[in-house]
Amino acid sequence: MKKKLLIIEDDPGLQSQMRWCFEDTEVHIADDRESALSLLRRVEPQVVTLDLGLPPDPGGSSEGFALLDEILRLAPSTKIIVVTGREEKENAVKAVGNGACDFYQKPLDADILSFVVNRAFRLYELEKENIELNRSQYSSTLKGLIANSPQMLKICRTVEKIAPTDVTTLVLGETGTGKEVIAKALHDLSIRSDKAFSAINCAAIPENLLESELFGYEKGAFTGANQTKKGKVELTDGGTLFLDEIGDMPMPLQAKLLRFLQERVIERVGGVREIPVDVRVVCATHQDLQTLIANGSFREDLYYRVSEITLNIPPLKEREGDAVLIAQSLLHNFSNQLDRPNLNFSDDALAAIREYPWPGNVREMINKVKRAAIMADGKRVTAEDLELDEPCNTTDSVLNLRQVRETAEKQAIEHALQIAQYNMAQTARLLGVTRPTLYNLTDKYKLTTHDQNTD
Ligand SMILES: Nc1ncnc2c1ncn2[C@@H]1O[C@H](COP(=O)(O)OP(=O)(O)OP(=O)(O)O)[C@@H](O)[C@H]1O
Repeated sequence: MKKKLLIIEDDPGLQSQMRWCFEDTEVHIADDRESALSLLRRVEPQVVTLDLGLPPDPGGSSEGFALLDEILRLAPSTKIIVVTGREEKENAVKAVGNGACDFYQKPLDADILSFVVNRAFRLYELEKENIELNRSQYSSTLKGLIANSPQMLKICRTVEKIAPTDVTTLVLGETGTGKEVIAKALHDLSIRSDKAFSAINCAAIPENLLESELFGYEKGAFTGANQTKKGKVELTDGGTLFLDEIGDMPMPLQAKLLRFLQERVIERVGGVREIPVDVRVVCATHQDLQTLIANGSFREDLYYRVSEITLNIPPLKEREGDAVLIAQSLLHNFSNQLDRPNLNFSDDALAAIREYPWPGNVREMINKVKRAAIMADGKRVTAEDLELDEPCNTTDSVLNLRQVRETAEKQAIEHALQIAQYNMAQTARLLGVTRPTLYNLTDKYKLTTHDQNTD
């Protein structure tokens, strides 16, 4: 680390005396607030010495204190040493109370000053190391994936091993467990990382459009096909294709996917030409493919093709210690995004996070923590802000069975909407009702059918 020191001092004599105290350090000098702030922004010094008596108040300390606040606001990790006159002990103590790391009293003694400044450089370095250490605790080695549980660390190791190969990988896990994050990590750690990564959700695209979305179409293939269009597979040539919700792929298309995986060629809809494509395929589903195979809605031969390696991502509630770790990291990010620095969970919030079953896994946690970060009064996020209450089962406070039934129904729909990210078809499937029934129910309970967090 190149040591950079900013000396804020309006006395030219002291400026040059101080400069000579720091031979192995890059020294910058400012004599008022404006020049100090411009150097702070440009040079980003780790340590600043600040004379409290600056113009336009050289005999007082108001300008020095204002500058102290401003530096800490702009660059909170900077170590500031206030320089005061012999009679200004009170100001020195006040400045440390306001966030300065140390103080130094004139007259100047080169040895003591360099000792104090070097100690501030060391402190800066230690704090930085500490932050790095905390950050590395948050991380698995995979980008975008926070994990420290043995279960997830084992998955990370497997991902690192299989990423450089081209094996077709099946990622299994409940909704919101991070299957797409894993697929992206497989891509990022492979030699394909500089090529495209495309994700396609087989459940979200109507059956009749999925084939042309995947394989493209030739001009004139169907009404409205005014020009030839490449599909996702072709556009991903050289890269990685992530097929999410593979269990929802219609049977006729499963046959085409199988052919592609076996022969590595595609045919556009309405085309006659075979086009070779080099794509690594990663599939995912939250469904039990064995059950789908048993009831005839998923091809067994395709299952074996897509599952050369299978990764089972455990639900969040089964990962030891990860819920709190992820929640803390999310809160840290949201508090920065929302410009509400230093938000922390209260003890009851941490206990609630540990206890809650997280049916919507990390996706649900993102919504809850974001909401809580917005709602929290002051710096503490409480259990109440998180709204993690489980449905209340007591009968003391309910009117009748109809009311119990309706409350449970409403909660189940709200939950399913959140898990399915407000995709109505997926929500209906989760709840085992038809789409019209779901719309009737959301009307009945006046439930919003879109994600308010993304408004
Ligand atoms: N371990 C984790 N650390 C941090 N963020 C995570 C982690 N796991 C998942 N996420 C985040 O949670 C959200 C949901 O993850 P992702 O889309 O990968 O889940 P999924 O299992 O593919 O969900 P679905 O089955 O519903 O498609 C994303 O915003 C993702 O970045």
